Amino acid sequence: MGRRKPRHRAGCGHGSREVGLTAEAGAATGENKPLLRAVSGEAVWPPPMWLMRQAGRYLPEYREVRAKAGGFIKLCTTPEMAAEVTLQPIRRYGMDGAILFSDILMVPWAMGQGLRFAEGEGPVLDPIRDAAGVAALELEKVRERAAPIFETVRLTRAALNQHANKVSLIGFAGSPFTVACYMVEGHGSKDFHTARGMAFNDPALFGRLIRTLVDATTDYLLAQAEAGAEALMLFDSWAGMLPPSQFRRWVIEPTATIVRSLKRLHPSIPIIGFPRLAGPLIGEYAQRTGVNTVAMDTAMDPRFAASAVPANVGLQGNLDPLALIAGGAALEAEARQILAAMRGRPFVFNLGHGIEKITPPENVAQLVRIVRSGG
Ligand SMILES: Cc1c2[nH]c(c1CCC(=O)O)Cc1[nH]c(c(CCC(=O)O)c1C)Cc1[nH]c(c(CCC(=O)O)c1C)Cc1[nH]c(c(C)c1CCC(=O)O)C2
Repeated sequence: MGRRKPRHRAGCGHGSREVGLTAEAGAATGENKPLLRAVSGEAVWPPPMWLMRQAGRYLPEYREVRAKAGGFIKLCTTPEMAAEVTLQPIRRYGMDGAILFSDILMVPWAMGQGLRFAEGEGPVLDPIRDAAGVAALELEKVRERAAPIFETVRLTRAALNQHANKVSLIGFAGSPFTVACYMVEGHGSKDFHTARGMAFNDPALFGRLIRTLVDATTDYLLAQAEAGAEALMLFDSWAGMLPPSQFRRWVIEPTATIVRSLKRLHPSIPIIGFPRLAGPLIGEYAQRTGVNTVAMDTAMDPRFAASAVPANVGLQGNLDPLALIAGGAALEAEARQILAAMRGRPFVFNLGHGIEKITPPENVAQLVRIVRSGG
């Protein structure tokens, strides 16, 4: 892997450490895994694929495990169950990537912030609004509290290694800005007024929260890499709400810091960044953060992304989850347009946002057939 990546000189040549290769991983160097090759900057065709939220409520087998777990956090922190649901879409569809089953809000949870997932309401956190709230975050507890999540990574990687050894395990975290939005607001929101207000009213305090998250996220992702994650993804779902000056300060800079630290210790691990709704700033994000692949949201024109993002940086995305719900000819037309725009580039087929609960599972099978045909 390291030899294929001219962009990150530190990772070139011999001596670059391969990540997460335990003794039982054996021959699994990643050299032949289509997804790892594509996210590292190689054009692979037909493109490898996986879907954001591919383990989820649209699958009856997920709902069954979810009901047994008795709560979403319980499911995320019970390694056998979390590994099982991570593997479900691999068994059913033969995806090229398995994404760790967890949530971006497990980092604030691991730092001691109160979190619950209320049925039908989404996440609810005890909001952090002042210096005392930020100071109370227990950065040093993250590894210990998140230990079951790293165990899920270990179990999942071991299970994947027993199969054809073609499926890549993707670890992930939320990016500092998006996670801070939830930590300050205390719940989901259309505009995150309180969080974005804090960034303007008290940038010193917001900056302290962001720095805490940079440290926690780096450590949390390193632990996933050590446990066997082969690629890492940073979700910045709310990045697109920011004006350019704020986007540079709270999205690009913290992401660049995390990427730099990860690359120092694991030069060859590919990193995917998802700056949702970044629009015209996608090129600057690609160049300045150092990520290996940029994930495109549904609003991004793949042809624009192809022109704005350097050719050695991969792209991922960006089918509208609603097209997947529709299925049939509408799905086929949308998927083929994306494939046509991306041919010849390092590319991973995915959605532009998470799969919806009402998606018919057979439409996912139809999409797999379309992508495997190469368009
Ligand atoms: C903002 C955000 C969150 N979580 C995540 C994001 C970033 C991507 C995005 O913008 O969607 C990321 C996430 N959430 C989940 C994953 C697992 C891996 C995957 O399959 O992609 C990942 C990568 C599981 C989940 N995270 C959640 C579920 C649903 C929980 C359940 O089964 O009850 C799943 C499968 C819950 C969650 N978690 C979050 C919200 C707002 C919600 C409620 C919305 C909902 O219920 O769909 C926070």
